[in-house]
Amino acid sequence: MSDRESLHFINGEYTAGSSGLTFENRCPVDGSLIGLVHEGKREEVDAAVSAARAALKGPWGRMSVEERVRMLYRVADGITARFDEFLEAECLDTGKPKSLASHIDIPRGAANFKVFADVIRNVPTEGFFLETPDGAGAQNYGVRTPKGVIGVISPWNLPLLLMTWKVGPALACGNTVVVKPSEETPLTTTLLGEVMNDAGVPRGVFNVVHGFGPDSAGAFLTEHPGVDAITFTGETRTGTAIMKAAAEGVRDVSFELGGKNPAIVFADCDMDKAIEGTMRSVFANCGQVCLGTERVFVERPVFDEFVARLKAGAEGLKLGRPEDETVNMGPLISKEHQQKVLGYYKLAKDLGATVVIGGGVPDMPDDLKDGAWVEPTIWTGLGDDSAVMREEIFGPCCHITPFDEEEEVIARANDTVYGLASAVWTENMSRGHRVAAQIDCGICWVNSWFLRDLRTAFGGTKQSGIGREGGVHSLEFYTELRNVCVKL
Ligand SMILES: O=C(O)C(=O)/C=C/C=C/O
Repeated sequence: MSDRESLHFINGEYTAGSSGLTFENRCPVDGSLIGLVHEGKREEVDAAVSAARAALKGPWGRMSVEERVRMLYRVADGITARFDEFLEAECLDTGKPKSLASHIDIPRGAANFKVFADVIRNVPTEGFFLETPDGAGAQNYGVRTPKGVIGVISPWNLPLLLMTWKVGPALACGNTVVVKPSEETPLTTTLLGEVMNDAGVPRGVFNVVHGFGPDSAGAFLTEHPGVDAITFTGETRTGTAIMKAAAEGVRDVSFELGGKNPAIVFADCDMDKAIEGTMRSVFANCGQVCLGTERVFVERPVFDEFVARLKAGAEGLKLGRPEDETVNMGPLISKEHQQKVLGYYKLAKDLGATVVIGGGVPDMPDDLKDGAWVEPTIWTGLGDDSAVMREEIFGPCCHITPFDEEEEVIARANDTVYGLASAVWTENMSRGHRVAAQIDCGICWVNSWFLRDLRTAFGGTKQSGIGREGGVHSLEFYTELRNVCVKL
C-alpha cells in the first residue's frame, strides 16, 4: 500500500485544484491502492493553459537556443539523478519488471530531452538565392518559431518515455506544454515537475493536469482554444475524437495510434534471432507496446519448428513482482484491460483457434491474485479475417499462420487498417530490403525489433497515426517554418 497522492503541476506549483474530485490509482500487480489522483476539470486546464501561454512571453520565450539546450540537459540529468525514484514510481504505476523499466523506460525518458536538445542546437536553416530580372537577386531564408502551447496526451504503456518523447522536442523548439498523462499512470509525469523546477525551467513551461477523457481534463485540454497543437499516443478511436476537437480552431495534430503489427519469418531466417526477437516483440511489457507483434506469418517449411520454439520461449516467461529480478513479464495495466484481453482469449477459443499455450489467467500466489494477470498466449488455426487477426488486442499474445509465397505474405501483412510497425526475419538481404519496402507501415525492422535510432522518422500510416516525430522530423510539428525573402 502506498499513499502517493498525485497533484496537478501548474505554473511551477503542485495543486489539488478546485474540482474536489479524486480517483484511485491502483497497482496492477496486486490491486493495492497507490494513492488518490486529483481530477482536473475545465478550471484546472484553463489555469494550466494560461500559465503556459504566459510563459511563452516570459524568460522562456526570450531564452537563447543555447540556454534552452543547457536547461534540457539539466532536466535529463535531473531524471538520471533521481533514477531510482522514477523507476519505483513507473513500476508501481505499471507493474512492469524493474529489469525492463531500468533499461528502457527511465533511460529513454531522460535521453529524449538530450536528443532533441542536440537536434535544435545543430539543425541548419534553409536558404535559397533567387535570380531576379534586374540581376541583383533575392535571398530567401527559413525561420523556425515555436508553435506555442502544445497539448500532450500521453499513454499508460511507457508513461515517462512516451511523455518525454513529446515534451522533449516541444520544449527544445521553445514551446510550452500542458500534459494530461493517462489516468492509469500519473506518478512519473507528476514527479517530473520537481525536476523541471530544480533544473530552473521557468514556471508555466511544463504543466500537468490529471484526469480522464470526456468531460474531464483530456477533453477540456483538446478543446481549449488556447492550445495551438495536440500530440497524442494511444488508441485510434481516441485519436479520432481528439482530431474532431482539434478541428475547432484548425489545430495541428501529431498522432501515434493503434496497430496490428505483422512479423514475417522466412524459412531462410536465423531461427535463434527470429525466436529471440519475436519473443520480445510479442511479450515485452506484457504485450503492451504499440510497436509489438500480434500477427506472425511463418514460411511453411519452418512453421512447426517456429511454433514449437516460440511456445517453449513463452513457457519460460516468469510472471511476478517488478522487484523480482527473475521476473520478465508483469501484469496488464488494469483489471479493465485484463477483461478486454481475456475477452479476446475467449473469442479465439470460440472461433476455433488452436491454443498453443496460455489463453487464460495464470495461477498466481495469493498476494498477487488481485493483479491484472493474463497468461502469455499463442494461437494458430484462425483465418486472416478473424477478429483476433484484425483487431488490436494489446496483450501478451500472437497468432501464428503459415505462408508459401513472398508476394502472398506481403499482401496478407498489408491487409489491415493499421500501418505502424513490422518485422522481417530473413538472411537473404535482397529479400529483406525488398519486402521491407513493400510493407505499408511507418517502421519496418529487418532481423531486429525495437532497435530505435531517435534521429529517424517515427510514426504510423493509415489508422496508425498522423505525422512523423523523431530527429529533425519533430521540428515539422513543434515549430512553424516561415520564409523571409530579401530583395538584394
Ligand atoms: O521508442 C520510441 O521512441 C517510441 O515511441 C516507442 C513507442 C512505443 C509505443 O508503445
